[in-house]
Parts: sequence; C-alpha cells; structure tokens
Amino acid sequence: MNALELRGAGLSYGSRTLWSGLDLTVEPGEFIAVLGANGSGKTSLLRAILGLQPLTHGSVLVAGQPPRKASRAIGYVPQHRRLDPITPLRGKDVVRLGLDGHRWGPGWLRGDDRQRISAALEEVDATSFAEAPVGELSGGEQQRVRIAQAVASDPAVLLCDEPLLTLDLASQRTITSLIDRRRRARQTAVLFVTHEINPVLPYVDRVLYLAGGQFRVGPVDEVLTSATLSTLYGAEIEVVRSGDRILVAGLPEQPEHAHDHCIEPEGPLG
Ligand SMILES: Nc1ncnc2c1ncn2[C@@H]1O[C@H](COP(=O)(O)OP(=O)(O)OP(=O)(O)O)[C@@H](O)[C@H]1O
Repeated sequence: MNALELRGAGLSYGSRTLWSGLDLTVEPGEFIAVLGANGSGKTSLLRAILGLQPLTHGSVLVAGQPPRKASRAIGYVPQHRRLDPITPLRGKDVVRLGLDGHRWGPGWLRGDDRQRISAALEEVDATSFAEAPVGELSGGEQQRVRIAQAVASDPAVLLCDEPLLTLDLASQRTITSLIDRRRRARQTAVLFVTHEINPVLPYVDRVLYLAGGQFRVGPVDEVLTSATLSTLYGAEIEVVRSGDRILVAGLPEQPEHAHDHCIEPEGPLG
C-alpha cells in the first residue's frame, strides 16, 4: 500500500491558489524533501495531509485512509521552538502525546502504549530523558523527544516541518540521521519541509519543489537545476553542485509569477 497518495490536489485561500493539480504517490520508506519559496504552501500541504486543512480540489490518502481516520498513521515533527524551562512535562509525557494527543481528556494508556513510549525514546537515544523536565533539555535534545513523539504510533508517514531550524550543525546531523534510520528500519515514508537541501541531501529520494503556484516533483538532479528553478521562479537562477553540496544563487524573495489573484496555475512542469 502507498504511504501517501495525493490525487489532483489543490489548495486555495480565497482567490489565491497555492498549488493545484498535485499528484504525488509516496512509497513506504521514501524520503521526499519539500522545498520552495516563502509562502508557496509547504506548511499548508502538511496541514492538508494532517487533515487540518481541507483541500479545495482532489484527495489525500494516508496509508489508504483519509487523514482524519489515519491519525496514528501520521507522525508530525514541528519546527524546533525552545520550550519554556518550566513546561510541566517530562520527556515521556511529551512522547505520550503522540499516542493520545488527538483524544480529549486525560485518558489511560492503552495496551502496549507504555512499551511504545519507551521504545520511541530508546530509538532516538533519549531513554535518559524519560523522567527529565523537557524544558530543561537542550534544543537538540528537545527535538529528539519530539521525534520520539512523532514515531511512537509507528506511523506510515512522518511529516517534518523544518525540524532543523535554529539547531547547530551537530544537532542537525543527529536529527537527520535519526529520521533516516527510522525510515530505513520501519519503512516510514518521510516528507521533509526545508529551506536548505544540503543537510538532507544524502537521504533524499525525490524533491517536491513549490513556487509561484507551480510545482515540480522528481529526483534531486532533475529538479534542482538552473533550468527548472529559473522556470519555476521566472528569474535567472544558478544551481551549482560543489562536491556533496548544492549551491543556489539568485533566488528572489518571491517568484516572478506569484499571484495573489489567481491566474490558473500552470501545474507540473516538464
Ligand atoms: N488559514 C489560512 N487562511 C488564509 N491564508 C493562509 C492560511 N494559512 C496560510 N495562509 C497563507 O498561505 C500562504 C502559504 O502559507 P504556508 O505557511 O503554507 O507557506 P510556506 O511555504 O510553508 O511558507 P514559509 O516557507 O514562509 O514557511 C501564505 O501566504 C499564508 O499567509
């Protein structure tokens, strides 16, 4: 079964279309980097997959189910934001929210939930944070606990919304390799929203690039090229591969053909 399937998906806010005609099938264990201009709708795409934002057109299925029915099939890792030092939660309480955070009330742990919480913490080498007040952990440690939360229900899809932001290089490496390890070990598909491809470059199978109401999906070498990005942005953009890094020069703040009042988007390129 596909981990994720978007068919003819489109999202508009009022007269503004973020993207439309989006067909994307993600296999179990695939790592997709979602890149694009500010405001191109990357976070909105994740919200649609989470079932928090209804699509204007088309459909989304997670592990064969509509998002609302698939809550345990979706893990979500948000941007790192420093938790208040007095946050009254221990590491294991944060992980538990990945199992019952979508249900109201205090609730009781079900069946093997306790085991799932320990296994998730162990997976991110965070067993020692189980009893620790999360607010006192470092940024990278807090982000590891958030990954444990996201994988606790053994999701089919892991949605990561710029999880490396504000982390130092060493923590970025730890987080990306933990996510990669999980998807290989459990065939968890990953949608990884990022402004910076290089930290995830070794892991990426395909890129979904959104800009100016258009998109392009494909392997890194097909999408991150001067020709493709220049077309997407309607401006001269240069992409240079230097060793194991990709450098992009000339990115405008906004794509040339970004539109607040929708002209029909051109959809997939090429
Ligand atoms: N609920 C909403 N109603 C109306 N407009 C919205 C709503 N949510 C987001 N938007 C707008 O849609 C656009 C896309 O937002 P989104 O956060 O999805 O973009 P993004 O690609 O993740 O941006 P960034 O890279 O800056 O984080 C933005 O212009 C935003 O203001």
